[in-house]
Amino acid sequence: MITMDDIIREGHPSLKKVAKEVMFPLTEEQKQKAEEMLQFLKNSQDAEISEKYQLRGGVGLAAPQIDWLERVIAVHVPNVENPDEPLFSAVMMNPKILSHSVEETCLSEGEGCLSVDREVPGYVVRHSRISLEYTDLNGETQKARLRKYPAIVVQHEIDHLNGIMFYDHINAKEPWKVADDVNIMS
Ligand SMILES: CNC(=O)c1cccc(C)c1Nc1nc(N2CCN(c3ccccc3Cl)CC2)nc(N2CSC[C@H]2C(=O)NC)n1
Ligand code: NI
Repeated sequence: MITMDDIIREGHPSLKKVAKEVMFPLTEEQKQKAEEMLQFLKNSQDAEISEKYQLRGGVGLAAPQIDWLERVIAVHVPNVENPDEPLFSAVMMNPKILSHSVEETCLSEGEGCLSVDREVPGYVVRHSRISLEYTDLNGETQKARLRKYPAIVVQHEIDHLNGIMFYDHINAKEPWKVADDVNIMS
């Protein structure tokens, strides 16, 4: 299983690299690592397991964060009302944003990252809605249209595939200043 020891932190060069396209068919090892990434997120959101293994809570993880430089991300966004039925859950290979809204959004509390062991304050402005294409674990091409939290998480994780950290988007001079048409999400 993936634990915090497997997650590389700021300063590790792999976090700045561009990950390579995944080739199909997947090897057993690639499939297993991708599934472990999703399982890590579920474990990190489980009170008992996260306590037992000291896992930090996350809703997204990108392969470069476990020093695997291929274009794979896992997203598991829980539905607070009903934890058994997640808002959005997927393992994406070669995710590609096909189009996005002009409208932008950001989390009112800023963003965190499992590879960043410090608070970096400030709004991270992202597209409010995205249409994306990716290949799933069975090698099938999938399309998804996302908005709000799931859209933010997927953009954060795709950034990791391109060596971009969330704080690269923060306005250094005025971290909590945004244009008035940006939708601040609480
Ligand atoms: C600096 N202020 C902040 O971080 C911040 C501060 C307050 C609120 C938010 C909303 C903030 N922001 C933020 N909070 C999260 N979580 C909230 C806690 N949660 C979680 C934790 C434990 C169990 C189950 C769960 Cl569900 C896991 C997810 N996650 C992300 N991001 C940015 S996109 C990828 C995603 C990610 O998984 N990061 C590790 N940002
Ligand atoms: Ni991150």
